[in-house]
Amino acid sequence: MAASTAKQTLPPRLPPLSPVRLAPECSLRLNFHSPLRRLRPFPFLKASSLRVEGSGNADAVRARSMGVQAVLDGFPYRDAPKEDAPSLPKPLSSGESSNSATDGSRLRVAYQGVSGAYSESAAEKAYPNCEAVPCEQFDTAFQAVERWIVDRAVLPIENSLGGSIHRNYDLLLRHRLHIVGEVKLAIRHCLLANHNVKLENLKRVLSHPQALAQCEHTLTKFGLVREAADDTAGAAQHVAYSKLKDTGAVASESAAKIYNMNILAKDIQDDCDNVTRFLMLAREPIIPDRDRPYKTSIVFSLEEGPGSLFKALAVFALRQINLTKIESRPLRRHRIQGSDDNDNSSPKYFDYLFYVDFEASMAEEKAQNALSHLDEFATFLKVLGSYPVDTSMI
Ligand SMILES: O=C(O)C(=O)C[C@]1(C(=O)O)C=C[C@@H](O)C=C1
Repeated sequence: MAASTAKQTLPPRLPPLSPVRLAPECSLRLNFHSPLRRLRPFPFLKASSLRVEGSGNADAVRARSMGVQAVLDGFPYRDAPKEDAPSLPKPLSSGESSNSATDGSRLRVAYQGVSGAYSESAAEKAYPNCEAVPCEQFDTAFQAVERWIVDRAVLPIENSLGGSIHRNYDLLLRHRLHIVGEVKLAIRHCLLANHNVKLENLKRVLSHPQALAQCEHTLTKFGLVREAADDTAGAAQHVAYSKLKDTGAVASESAAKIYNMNILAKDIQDDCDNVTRFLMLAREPIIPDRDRPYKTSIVFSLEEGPGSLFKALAVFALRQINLTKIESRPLRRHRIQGSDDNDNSSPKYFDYLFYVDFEASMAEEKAQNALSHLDEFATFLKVLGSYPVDTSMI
């Protein structure tokens, strides 16, 4: 395919979405799925035209008695489907990874990047036969699901060489989507260039920072200056469309085909075992089955003190629950003053959120007990989702 043809046929990316102002005729939806109410505290809810506030089942009932049809985790939604307006949304069953939306149409799945990005392949692996919808930013993909523009989002969360994708950890907490699955994808990078451009002509290489990090040794060996792009395929597209002669791109073999580029080197990642784990996100959680292994992702914060993290992790160890991932992120908020007004101790700037994945589902008693235990002393605790483990790469 010629680059100019590819330019015309590629789907447009969703640009960043502006905030929703709730119109009086809009439906609102309350999502009160919570096995343990304190684990998933519902935030203060405000909708300018309806003045609804909600924090639990009683508020859901009150909101409905006020004529509110639906509120999705405290977020006002435009374009909520009319047919399910009278009833509260049902959690998805664990068979939710079916390839069609509830009305039988193809599932629309948001990913960040342009056609040929690894995220597009991950979306297609997670939901075969889906319509993959490109988004400019991770944030847009979250919002597209929240606003019913698409049915799901598939976003990278960690890579076996480059580590965690911190932005998506932060967005998981800022948005109100549920993790309903994970998908692992083998990442095999190529060095792409325009036709008739040789390796010795290249001075620079463009790609996603994660991809550049995964090819650190090879790119150093080639003596190329790295430049960050939004995604790997976007880098290839830029090099192709701008007809650059001194710049290459690190991207997939499929990006080379789509943008009609030459592959100068294959498998340039620093280790042949290069795997990225993606999360599948939906508006509603799934009900876990007992037929296959599940994982649960949670996020919590703790009072500072000796052994506080040790104590938190012990709730899992005591119940023989295996942890598969732990990540800490700064808790972004105003600095925390001492609780006592007369407290002259210095203010705290470094508070953390801990993201933990463990091998059990919220349907299992041991997981419920572990989280009830953690909830006794955690200053914040939220379940992000229980979902089947992707065993495809074991
Ligand atoms: O740039 C892409 O193609 C992406 O899909 C993004 C992304 C990432 O964010 O980690 C996905 C997989 C690879 O690890 C490199 C880049």
